[in-house]
Amino acid sequence: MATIEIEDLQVRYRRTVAVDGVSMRVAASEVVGLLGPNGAGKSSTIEALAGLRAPTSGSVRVWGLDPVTDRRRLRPAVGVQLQESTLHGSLKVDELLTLYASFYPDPRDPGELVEELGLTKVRRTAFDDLSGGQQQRLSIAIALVGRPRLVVLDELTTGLDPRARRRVWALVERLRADGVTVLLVSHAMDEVERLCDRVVLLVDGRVRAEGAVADLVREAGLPPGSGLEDAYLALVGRRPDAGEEGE
Ligand SMILES: Nc1ncnc2c1ncn2[C@@H]1O[C@H](COP(=O)(O)OP(=O)(O)OP(=O)(O)O)[C@@H](O)[C@H]1O
Repeated sequence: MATIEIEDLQVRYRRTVAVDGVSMRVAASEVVGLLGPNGAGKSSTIEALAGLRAPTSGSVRVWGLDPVTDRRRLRPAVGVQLQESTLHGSLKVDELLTLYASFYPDPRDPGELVEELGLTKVRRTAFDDLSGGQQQRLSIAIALVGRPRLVVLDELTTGLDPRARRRVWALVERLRADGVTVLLVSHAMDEVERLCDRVVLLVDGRVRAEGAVADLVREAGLPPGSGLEDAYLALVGRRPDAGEEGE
């Protein structure tokens, strides 16, 4: 059974169809990148996957379970890092991680995660007093503290400094080595090329292309050996040297 199975998913807001018939599968232990321009429907897709948003139509299954109705059963095995975190602002880094660790039967040592994410200096700082990048790293630590078998990461390293990015990449590489399934939303093509086995590219709420980087390069009509960024730009309909509206 696939870890994630999404069939003809539609997510509609009042005026917008954010996800318009997306189907995709992620097998156990795969690391898959979900890419696409701003507004393509990536966050809406992973919110449905995390059980935070009911699909307008279509179905989402994680290990065969419905993320909305089976959320309590899935929760111990799924770690989610979302773009906007709703963490309790007055709690300190240590306190928050210890609190989240207490929700799981076999959590990771919070102190170890603090170290791995380079948060040692701010471990006694309240969430609200952290920098954006530190908050981001803490939200990754929280997604991992329960030893999830599936990890969903939204804009993993956006806003992180180069050293922090490397630390987070090392963490994802360790997850891969441990056979954890990872779905990763990212705008950083170097990161996706480095970490992901496969890519799903969304444009306007639909799957525009999917496969390994070489598959996307071929589909984009580029010479073999071209990079993901060139393939991405060709597939989303922009030429690398073309300006974008408003730029
Ligand atoms: N809560 C909401 N209410 C209404 N419209 C929404 C809401 N969330 C997202 N949208 C709209 O749905 C579309 C898809 O948004 P979504 O956040 O899923 O895209 P995304 O691919 O994650 O974008 P980004 O790369 O900018 O994070 C956009 O047009 C957005 O304006």
